[in-house]
Amino acid sequence: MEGINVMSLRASSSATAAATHRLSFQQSLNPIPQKSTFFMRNSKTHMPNHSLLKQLAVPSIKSQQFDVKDGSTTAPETKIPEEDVLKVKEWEVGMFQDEVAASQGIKIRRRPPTGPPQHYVGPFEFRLQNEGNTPRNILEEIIWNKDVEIFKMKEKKSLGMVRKMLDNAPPVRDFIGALKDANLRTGLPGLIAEVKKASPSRGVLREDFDPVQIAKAYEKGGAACLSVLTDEKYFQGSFENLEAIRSSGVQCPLLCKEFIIEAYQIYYARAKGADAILLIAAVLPDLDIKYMLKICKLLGLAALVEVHDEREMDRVLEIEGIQLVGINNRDLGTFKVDIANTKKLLEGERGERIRQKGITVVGESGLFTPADIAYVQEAGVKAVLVGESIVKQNDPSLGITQLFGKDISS
Ligand SMILES: O=C(O)c1ccccc1NCC(=O)[C@H](O)[C@H](O)COP(=O)(O)O
Repeated sequence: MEGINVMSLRASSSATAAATHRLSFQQSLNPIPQKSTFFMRNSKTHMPNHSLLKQLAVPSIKSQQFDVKDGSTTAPETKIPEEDVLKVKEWEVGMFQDEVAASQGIKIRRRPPTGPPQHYVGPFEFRLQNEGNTPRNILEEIIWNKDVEIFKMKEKKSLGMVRKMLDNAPPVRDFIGALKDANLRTGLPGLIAEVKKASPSRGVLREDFDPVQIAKAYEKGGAACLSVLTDEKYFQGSFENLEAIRSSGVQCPLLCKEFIIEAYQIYYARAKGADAILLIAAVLPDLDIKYMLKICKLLGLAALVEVHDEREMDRVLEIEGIQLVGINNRDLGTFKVDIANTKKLLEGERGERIRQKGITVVGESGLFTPADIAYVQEAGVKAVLVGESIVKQNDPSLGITQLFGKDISS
């Protein structure tokens, strides 16, 4: 068996991760047994070789600390068989990320969807659907798919290429400033109007979906900012929609509504004309949020940091530099929407800290009537993010007037 150098693999870890994906993601979704030496058991013990995995993982993790020059490391070389290197990667990515996340109460697992092997036939192991490789909820499913999607995006355009695209990106617009201005002008929460064709909870919201036409109608109706879904698989959105709206003459600052798990996506969003991005606390550990906030600052982007519950809000309030926090009223496990969630998270000491820090709070999801808007405004929000109730209207501009109970366009 030809050996592979672990140190050089560290320098191109996404390639290894992708190889792992290709081998095991498909197998995990497909209950048909696969013949593969990748899952061969230790021939003496007839057990999966976990101790070997752990031994091998140590130098691999340590190698992250060595200098990387021009894509190659200067660390001493260790030859490890190819099949073991892939196993190490699977173990390392899965265990490390999920343990850090779990310690912060994050239930979304970021590991590639492989799960433990279940069945042994002769010398082979093969994967059937099990707790480890089945997403626990829709958000987890979206994130697992996003991982694969990002790998494919990078195959087409490297980070270096995307960073070059930034030279031609349109100038950044002030997303938070636009929300504050609208709030001062109307005395109502500034509106982030969502350009969304479909969603996992509601299916297709609008068959005759023309993103630019809808964006123009939102702007005419008084939206301060727009949120553009770019996820294709679950929301039927696209980066083309974002780009088209940006170059259509619409002046509202744009939020790229994407499930961000890698810095690459932030650069990509900016290159396609985004002025703000979404960071979901249910998915991202604190260190990732801090790191991504730095990238946003570098690129001049606003970050909408989204929380669903008290624990996520408390985590976010410990992070310096957050200016915009979204409270999502949709439970992504059950899809149940309850706007009382916004009130609950803004009550008491938390609300006080948010005010002291000067954070602008956005109420998200399930807002349909002037009474809903009044309710979340009373709770303390200065902005709202609204999709379904306005995108479904024949005239989305009129939809905004109906939502607020008055014309907010001037
Ligand atoms: O809406 C969903 O089904 C959904 C599922 C999984 C992750 C996110 C999801 N929604 C994203 C949103 O947060 C909403 O699009 C946004 O808050 C607007 O909500 P609404 O006004 O209720 O359309």
